Amino acid sequence: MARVRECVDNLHGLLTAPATSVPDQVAIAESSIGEAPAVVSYRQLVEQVERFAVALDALGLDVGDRVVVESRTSAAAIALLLACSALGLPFVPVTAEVPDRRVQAIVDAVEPALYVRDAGTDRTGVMTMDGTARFGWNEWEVDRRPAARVRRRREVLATDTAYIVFTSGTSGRPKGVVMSHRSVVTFLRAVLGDGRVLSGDRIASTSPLHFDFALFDIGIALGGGATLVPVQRELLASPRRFVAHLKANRVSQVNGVPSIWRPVLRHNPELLGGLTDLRSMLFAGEEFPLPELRRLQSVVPGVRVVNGYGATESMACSFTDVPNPLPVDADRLSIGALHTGAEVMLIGEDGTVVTHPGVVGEIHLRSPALFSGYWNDPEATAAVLVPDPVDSRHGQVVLRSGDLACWDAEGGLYFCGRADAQVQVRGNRVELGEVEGTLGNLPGVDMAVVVAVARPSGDRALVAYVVPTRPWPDFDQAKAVEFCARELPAYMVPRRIDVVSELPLTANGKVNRELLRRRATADL
Ligand SMILES: Nc1ncnc2c1ncn2[C@@H]1O[C@H](COS(=O)(=O)NC(=O)C[C@H](N)c2ccccc2)[C@@H](O)[C@H]1O
Repeated sequence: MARVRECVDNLHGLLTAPATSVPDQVAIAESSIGEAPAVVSYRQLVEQVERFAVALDALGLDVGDRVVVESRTSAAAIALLLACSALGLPFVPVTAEVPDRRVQAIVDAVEPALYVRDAGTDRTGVMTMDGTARFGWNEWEVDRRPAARVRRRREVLATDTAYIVFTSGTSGRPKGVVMSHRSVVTFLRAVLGDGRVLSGDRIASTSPLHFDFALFDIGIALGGGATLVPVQRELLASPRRFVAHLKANRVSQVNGVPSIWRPVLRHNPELLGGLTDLRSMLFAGEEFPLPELRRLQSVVPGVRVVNGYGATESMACSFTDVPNPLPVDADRLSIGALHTGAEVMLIGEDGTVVTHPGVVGEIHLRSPALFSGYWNDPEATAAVLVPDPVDSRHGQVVLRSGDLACWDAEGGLYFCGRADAQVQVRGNRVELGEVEGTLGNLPGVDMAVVVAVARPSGDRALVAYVVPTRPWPDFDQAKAVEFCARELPAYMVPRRIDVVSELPLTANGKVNRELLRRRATADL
């Protein structure tokens, strides 16, 4: 049976194109800690992709059969993902940081034809019903062949699924975001077309492979003929090694969630001044606490800071330059610079388009890069891929983001929290972000997180956790509560305010609000 033909608009085609024009350019510079960087050129990458494609093809899988790939971000993993794309096999990335229970839920949901593990990982707690294999650079070992199947498809089309990334569904059950080749290629082409990546760039990727931020980094680096520099998680915890890694690889751009900067800003901010090749940093995933961002800008004054906003359901949608330095009186960052080819509308509770500055509405994204839907969950899909609120008759759907925002008079767009982060306290609507903003203004506070805890009475109590700029042994909780009482209506004043040296993070590096909610429930 001949191998399937890969059509245009395939992720594999986009990310290996530089091998034609700059074959000897370094595509990926990976180095295990302390060793010299092992570099892989675009030519070498394409050769490895081809070896994996031949090995995968020999297993007789059909277009659409899922392949779960468990690995850290590495040249071998990227080659395997691209080989999957060339054969129309949707990849489902997981990493060692994802607990067995969750990997099992993902495996049970997608029923992969093949589960491939990085030779370095070892996971015994997950049962898979079909093929299993191990891989590395120039390594391929099939432990159990996938069951034989009929191959029906002849071509991989743009509408076929490129990958499925599982995000933590608020309902607790993980939801599989299904992205087609057409959506992810359209998006990456748009971002690359906006000139965000230069071919000489060396882009550090700090997100785990199960998070689409990592796929974004891979996409813009390889799609842009630049060099990807994966940064493993254990490096992020050690400021000296993190900065040394960036310096040794002459990194020009660092991509990551805000929390990647916390340890170095806390312990060794002066080290960042030595990064003479650093030109820009892009953060995404959640708001960057402004006191921290100001400190970051002060230690790397000439570096461009970009606020990347968006959801896995469209990979992302806006990349807004942060004013450098941030004006003293600025208390929010715009997310309003949409990439070319996308547009947002704010929709009010009455379903009409909100355009008036300062009026909050829910972000609805109009874009050709929207996801196909949640894996095997038409109900959850219908809730977010909704008819165009302006005119549903032409059948276009838009992405209902679940994010609240407002415009300013100059076209700036400002995040105003998650729609589901609004809580009722004693019958009053409270926007948790507003309480966090007020606490963030308390001198000496670096960042604040406020959670709502259900009380036996049925009401809710607000509990705040603040991270001080420096250790604050004599923190006076009563004074902090008084500060809030002067700024906020009584029902918005937290019942408790605890100082913590750091906040718990999710596997994607975002603040783990769910865990804080559980801790607050126990504390109250
Ligand atoms: N810059 C922000 N300010 C404020 N809230 C934010 C922001 N970026 C996300 N978010 C929040 O995170 C949600 C999306 O979460 S997510 O689906 O896990 N995706 C991400 O976090 C990363 C996203 N796919 C991405 C990948 C690569 C580049 C840019 C963006 C958004 O709906 C927002 O609520």
